[in-house]
Amino acid sequence: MDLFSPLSSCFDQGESRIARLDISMGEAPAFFADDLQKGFPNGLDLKSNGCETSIVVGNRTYVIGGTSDKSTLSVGVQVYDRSSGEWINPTVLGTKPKPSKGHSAVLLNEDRILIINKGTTLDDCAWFLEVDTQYVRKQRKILGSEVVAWSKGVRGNAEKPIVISGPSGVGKGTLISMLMKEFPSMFGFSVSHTTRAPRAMEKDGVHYHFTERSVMEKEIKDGKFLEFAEVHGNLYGTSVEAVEVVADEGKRCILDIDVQGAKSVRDTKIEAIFIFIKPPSVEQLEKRLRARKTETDEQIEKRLKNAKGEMEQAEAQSPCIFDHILENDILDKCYASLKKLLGLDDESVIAASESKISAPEVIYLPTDYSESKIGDKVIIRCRNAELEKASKDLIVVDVSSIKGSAPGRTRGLNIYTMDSFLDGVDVIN
Ligand SMILES: Nc1nc2c(ncn2[C@@H]2O[C@H](COP(=O)(O)OP(=O)(O)O)[C@@H](O)[C@H]2O)c(=O)[nH]1
Ligand SMILES: Nc1ncnc2c1ncn2[C@@H]1O[C@H](COP(=O)(O)OP(=O)(O)O)[C@@H](O)[C@H]1O
Repeated sequence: MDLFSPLSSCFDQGESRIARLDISMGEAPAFFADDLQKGFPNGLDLKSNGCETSIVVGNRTYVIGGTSDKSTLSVGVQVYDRSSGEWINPTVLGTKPKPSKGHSAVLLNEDRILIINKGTTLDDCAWFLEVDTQYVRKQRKILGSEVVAWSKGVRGNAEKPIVISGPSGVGKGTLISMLMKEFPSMFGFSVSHTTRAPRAMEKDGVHYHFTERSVMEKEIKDGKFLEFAEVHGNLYGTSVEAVEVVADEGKRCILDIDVQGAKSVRDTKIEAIFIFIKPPSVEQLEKRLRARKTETDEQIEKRLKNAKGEMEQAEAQSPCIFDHILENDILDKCYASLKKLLGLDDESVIAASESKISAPEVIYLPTDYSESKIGDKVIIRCRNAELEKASKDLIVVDVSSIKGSAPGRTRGLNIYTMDSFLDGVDVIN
């Protein structure tokens, strides 16, 4: 079921009351038409009738949570451009939030809107609709259309993703397997898409999503990929979903991608650790590739030829793609170095376990509340019925330390409860 689809019935009621607008680029949610012309007077630029929420960003109004398109009941993010007087149906990237009992919206920094979903757990209540972040601007250029992107807010400081690159046969897969075996609850592998044929032991959906070129090219066009590249004659790419699946499991994402892909990810300004694995020599690389027995002689030649270029690019100072270059000579030594730079050597693990912070408390966001934005904090004040149940009547969503953006999750969200009486908080509504 789509986001907010239960709310579309509210829309139908509105439709009978007010004449619908017919607009060339997209159809306006009918009961908003008059309001949009008048503007939104409250301090949050916020107006919600319980069915949809609209919010003004510059000369645009974003209407979130419903659609006038009854045939699809698809999620509504519609944009009203005040300067042209036109409605736009933007391309919506990223995974949308699940349907909830309503929502409200708060504008942050002109580039993203915080959407708070009512009645959900605090772990699922905060989503960001990005309207002008760097990623959105880039996708707008690539897709040649209006773009918005969803990114779920993740509480606490999940660790940065790890990008691992290196020539074919250098040992990337081996090192990643060792890491995931030793720390199964810590790391998750971003399963790439590829047009190459599966090897004997490879499983679809585990090692790769094996796909047809035409299908993948269409999905790339639709903006479903964080990055993609032609490598050794096949198409490879990381879907936005592949990265989000890992973040949703609360794990640190590992990407095994080529140097072009690493450069693309670097260009998106996603915060990640970029590691290049290099062989002790080209002769050793060839030996490993031949011993693996997964490629034909011709494919091995191609991979060795490409290895030279990859190593040159990785070691070039400008642009400097990688934060670390590790030589995989003796496997165990290289693995120990990898763990050390990820803070996973014995000393760091003991230190981390000693200073372990307790897990965040499980709280539900009420359905009846009012919210205010004070600096980097959104204060949610529970209304009467909820107050009787809750010992603490305020929920604070602190966005001061958020990191990252779409594609993928926005980390560093701090959500906690407070008692307004004990803490003497004066909440402005
Ligand atoms: N850009 C990009 N490269 C990828 C992706 N997945 C795998 N690769 C790279 O594609 C290359 C070939 O991978 P593969 O066919 O599995 O062969 P292998 O490296 O010899 O094991 C490697 O350099 C991988 O790092 C991806 O999603 N994006
Ligand atoms: N340090 C090493 N010394 C010798 N062989 C290695 C080493 N690291 C990996 N290998 C072997 O080399 C082959 C290629 O490794 P693999 O992990 O598949 O490389 P990649 O994923 O980079 O293509 C495998 O057969 C693996 O067992």
